[in-house]
Amino acid sequence: MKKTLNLIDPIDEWGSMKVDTNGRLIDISAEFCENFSINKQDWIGTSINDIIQGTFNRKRTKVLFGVIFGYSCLVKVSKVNEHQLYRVIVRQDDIDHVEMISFMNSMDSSKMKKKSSFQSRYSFEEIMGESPAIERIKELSARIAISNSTVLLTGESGTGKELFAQAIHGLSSRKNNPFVAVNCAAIPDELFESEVFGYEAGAFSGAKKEGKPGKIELAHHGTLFLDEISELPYQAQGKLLRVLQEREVERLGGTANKNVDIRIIAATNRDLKTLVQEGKFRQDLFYRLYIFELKIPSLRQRKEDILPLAYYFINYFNEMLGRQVKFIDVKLQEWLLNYEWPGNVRELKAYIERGMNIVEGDTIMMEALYFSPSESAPQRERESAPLLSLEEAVANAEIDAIQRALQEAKGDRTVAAQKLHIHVASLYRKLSKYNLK
Ligand SMILES: Nc1ncnc2c1ncn2[C@@H]1O[C@H](COP(=O)(O)OP(=O)(O)OP(=O)(O)O)[C@@H](O)[C@H]1O
Repeated sequence: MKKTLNLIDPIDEWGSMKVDTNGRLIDISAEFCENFSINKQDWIGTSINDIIQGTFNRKRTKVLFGVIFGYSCLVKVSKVNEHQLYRVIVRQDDIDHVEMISFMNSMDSSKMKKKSSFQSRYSFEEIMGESPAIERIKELSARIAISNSTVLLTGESGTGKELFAQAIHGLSSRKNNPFVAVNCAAIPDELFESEVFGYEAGAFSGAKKEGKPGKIELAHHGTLFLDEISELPYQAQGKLLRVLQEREVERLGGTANKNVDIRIIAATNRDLKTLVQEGKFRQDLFYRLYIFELKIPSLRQRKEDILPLAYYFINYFNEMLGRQVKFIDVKLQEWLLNYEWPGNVRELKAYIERGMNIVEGDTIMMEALYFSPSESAPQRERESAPLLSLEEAVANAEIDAIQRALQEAKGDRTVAAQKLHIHVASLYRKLSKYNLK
């Protein structure tokens, strides 16, 4: 049976290895020995390079994809004092290859934001693109980075707003403190306050005995990135305003306020001004956020970045998948340049990833980007199916469409929402309504 990947907190269930400064194994956990059927004593002193085989560049990453004793694994590397700990977080017999690659990709970039607290991973050098439009935004962002002001990043979904948020944090004086990202669309309304503001012991039934700090407290001395701020529940908007004004936070069920030193970077792909006019977003909060607006241009507004970005992702997946693609076929280049890219850079990356999984040779062609008919959702047998109530029929149609969009988007919910022409928050609601993964 496939395991559900919990991107928020991957579980360390395959065991770990401790490595010294020379890359030699000094300890292996009992779970690791058991799961990989090895005898600890036989392997102590061995080089980690002989244990993990793969093409991934180990120096540059904290998450590796490699083969360990015949199993494809994802391994998380962290520093423990002067040693390094290699934790096997996913093993391929649990999930399929493509899912593993997507998982790896998500650990590596945007979805990493769902981890509670970590340092930023991107600098401006890693934001690809040399079009005047993107260069201008990079310059402005770098200037804003050194101040402590609130920043509002606007732009269509997939344009790189989170990348900019991380780069701004990385250039600020807070860079050695946490960058905590909250996707306001992804947290159900009823959990929002406890997740973001934290709670005290016994605040509600099911609460942890010792209480829990919220994301705001976790971002103390660092940056709090509020992605999809337009989806912030109305009640939470008032509480957030108080945090911004007073720089203090009150946990749910708490009586005392705690001082917090945070910088807020918010992002949205919706027009907040319109939401204010419609009474869906508080005007006072809007003005608190609307201090520096950075508008990230869509990909179709900077077509000169399309091919450099495509090659950048080809190199990325060459390294990850052990491919040696060097060229983009002329027909495909034309198509890439003429496509509208509603999902922007994220969509381009997903297309290239798709192609790189099936490409043969050194040139990626048009065909590699198409879905084969066998992959589309199976057709319902109309005649033999019993007549359903309209409500059931609509639900079935929605489920089919969502599953298909998720399949085409390879599990990326934002891209799937774009394909369905709905907001990602509605997609999350429907996923929860139909109990879909
Ligand atoms: N200029 C860029 N250079 C390299 N990678 C990029 C660039 N822009 C975006 N990406 C990649 O595209 C994907 C989407 O970027 P990101 O999550 O920052 O977009 P976003 O605008 O925050 O999207 P959303 O509004 O849906 O949250 C990520 O995988 C990111 O690494």
